[in-house]
Amino acid sequence: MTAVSDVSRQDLRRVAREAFGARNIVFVGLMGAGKSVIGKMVATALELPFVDSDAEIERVSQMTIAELFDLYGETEFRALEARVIERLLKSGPRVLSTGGGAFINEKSRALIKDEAVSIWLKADLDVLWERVKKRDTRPLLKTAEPEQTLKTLMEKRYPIYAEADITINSRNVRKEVIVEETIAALAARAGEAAIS
Ligand SMILES: Nc1ncnc2c1ncn2[C@@H]1O[C@H](COP(=O)(O)OP(=O)(O)O)[C@@H](O)[C@H]1O
Ligand SMILES: O=C(O)C1=C[C@@H](OP(=O)(O)O)[C@@H](O)[C@H](O)C1
Ligand SMILES: [Mg+2]
Repeated sequence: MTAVSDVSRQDLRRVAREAFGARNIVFVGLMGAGKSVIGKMVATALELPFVDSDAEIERVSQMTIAELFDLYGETEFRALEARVIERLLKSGPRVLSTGGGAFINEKSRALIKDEAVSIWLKADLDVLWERVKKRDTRPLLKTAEPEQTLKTLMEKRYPIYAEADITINSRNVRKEVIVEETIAALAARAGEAAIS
């Protein structure tokens, strides 16, 4: 037997896919918010292609993000990141998870606004810190006080991430819950667009 909630979940997916499947869906937000993981799960649920810009940068450069920062510095990394994001947006549609700094770049932000519906995965500092402290792959956090660094980035960047079309509260609940909330928010936005 099919439960009612399964039917409505399928309906929400259909509405979201029909409204946004022909447009890029872009995840933005700070390190640890869940962009890479949740973006991939949303793409799978909506049966849309997925790419993570950091993974694409690593693929084309044949280097890790940490190696790129070490060898060329942040400025060069940002230039490469902006080029990769432009190419991915223009060759979409797809679900694109960006690295945390991508939406801060003015040109990439303008492109994302033009070419995509953007979703900010917003999380509190303690949630982010618990997640990112487990891995040492993020060069910006190789500082004497990484939690403070994350807090400083949060203060600088949150007003900018707030320009995204949709905000989802990323917290310590099952990832599937965040995925369903994201799809429901996309479907709701599709409904708003249909009315206005
Ligand atoms: N809702 C969640 N519950 C538990 N862990 C999560 C959740 N969302 C993300 N994570 C974990 O947090 C870590 C960072 O996620 P990731 O997708 O790499 O974030 P980002 O790409 O935004 O930096 C990963 O280990 C991921 O599995
Ligand atoms: O916030 C940032 O400036 C960065 C975030 C990272 O991606 P995630 O947000 O996926 O960790 C990665 O692009 C790089 O280390 C820089
Ligand atoms: Mg990521």
